[in-house]
Amino acid sequence: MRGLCARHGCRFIVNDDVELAIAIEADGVHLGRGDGSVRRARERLGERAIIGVSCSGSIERAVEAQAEGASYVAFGRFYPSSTKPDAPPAQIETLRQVRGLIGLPVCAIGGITADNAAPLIEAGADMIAAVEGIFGAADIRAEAARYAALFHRPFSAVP
Ligand SMILES: Cc1ncc(COP(=O)(O)OP(=O)(O)O)c(N)n1
Ligand SMILES: Cc1ncsc1CCOP(=O)(O)O
Repeated sequence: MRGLCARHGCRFIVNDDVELAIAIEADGVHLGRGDGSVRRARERLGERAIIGVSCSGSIERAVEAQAEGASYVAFGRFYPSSTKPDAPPAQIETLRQVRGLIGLPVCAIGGITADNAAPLIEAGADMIAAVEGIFGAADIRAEAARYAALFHRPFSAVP
């Protein structure tokens, strides 16, 4: 996976496991609650590593993650998710609020498809994470391109 990502100019981020990320020289790690401290991960991985932190719907968690050295924060789930049906819901308004409070890139996750992602991007999501929406598609490459295109079109101004 690491080699494949490198060949395609794609970052490789390991889920949950800081030591695995170090062992395989990944670009970074993504941490949820219970996956260890962000500060400790930064100490172990160094200043260049990408450290993402799941915040569910908690702005406080995002502020804390930024203070501890996170590279990006993730909110969600925004829509019902068949991949993680028990994930607690987050509000789109939270994306708007967090923009004014922290300077880190914000990722949105949970039931997001190329057809329902636009309001999240308009509310401030810099990145979209998706499983079913991409890997459930008949043409995975084409579907991924549809998500990417959402970041390259002008959006209507949202107050
Ligand atoms: C953006 C993003 N969110 C979550 C994950 C990891 O998923 P999971 O380990 O099931 O969830 P958390 O407990 O970390 O919220 C990811 N890789 N990327
Ligand atoms: C890891 C995670 N966290 C909240 S929802 C979710 C699963 C995302 O998968 P899908 O895009 O298929 O809903």
